[in-house]
Amino acid sequence: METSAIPTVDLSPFFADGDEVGKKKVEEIIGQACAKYGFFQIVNHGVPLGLMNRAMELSKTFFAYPEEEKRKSLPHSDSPRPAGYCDVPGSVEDLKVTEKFFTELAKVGQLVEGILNDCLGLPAGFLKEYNNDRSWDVMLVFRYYPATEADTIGAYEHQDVNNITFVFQDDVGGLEVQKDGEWIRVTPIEGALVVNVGDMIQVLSNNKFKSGVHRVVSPEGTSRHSFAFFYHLEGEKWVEPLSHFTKEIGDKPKYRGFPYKEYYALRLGQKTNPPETPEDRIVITRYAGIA
Ligand SMILES: O=C(O)CCC(=O)C(=O)O
Ligand SMILES: [Fe+2]
Repeated sequence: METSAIPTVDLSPFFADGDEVGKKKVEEIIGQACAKYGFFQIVNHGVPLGLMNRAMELSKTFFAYPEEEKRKSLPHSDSPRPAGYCDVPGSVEDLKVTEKFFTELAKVGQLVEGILNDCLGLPAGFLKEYNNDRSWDVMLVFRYYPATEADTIGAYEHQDVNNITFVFQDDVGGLEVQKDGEWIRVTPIEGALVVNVGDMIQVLSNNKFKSGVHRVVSPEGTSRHSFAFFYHLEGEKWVEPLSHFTKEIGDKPKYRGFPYKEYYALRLGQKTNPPETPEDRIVITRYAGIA
């Protein structure tokens, strides 16, 4: 029977000199995972475990503060909703931990983007050059409350708007990926990062790689904590299926082109969670077909 587990890949060949065979093997597994699920997990990705654990501790400490304390970190009342906390209190040391974690995740983003580039058979460094501005990258820190009778979903089914997302989840679990109508659990693994392909890679690759459909199920009896690093494109970037997957191989583009910021703004403007009607959902298929 075919296993439906999301694959876990060891990236150490990318940190060793000359392990070309090891790299090829990794690329094969990742290529298949992106075509099938749009999801995989990575270990030995270069981010020190101590740093990850320290960042998680800081997040848990903040979320455990009394409500009135956390309310001081709410953004201004005219900020778009839903909006989380910002300018969270902490020592200079704490801030350094979070900043370092962000920088390390951006490096993993570049590494994984390079691997996807090669899995897709693009010319060396193509995606790196296309996506050469890191100013839109964002890291969010979440706490999911325990399930109640009325509410069992922490994050409703969606696909990520960006290029590639990296999730660091604690050992509680709850992240699930949809495949052929079934939900597959993404098992927490110590020190691993969950990687998911977002809508932009799906468009650029003309559906060769899938933007993974996922959700977070509320935990039972405890809270779940996670970090999500969104590796974006710069807003002005024009996005359309690359000629490597269209003209050059005689395939029709499955999407018309658009500036990234247009789709991103539409998605940010979608406040209700879940949307009131399925038609209200902004999804990438709104750009499907040729204009
Ligand atoms: O917290 C998680 O595990 C995933 C969060 C997520 O899917 C998102 O923010 O897009
Ligand atoms: Fe997501």
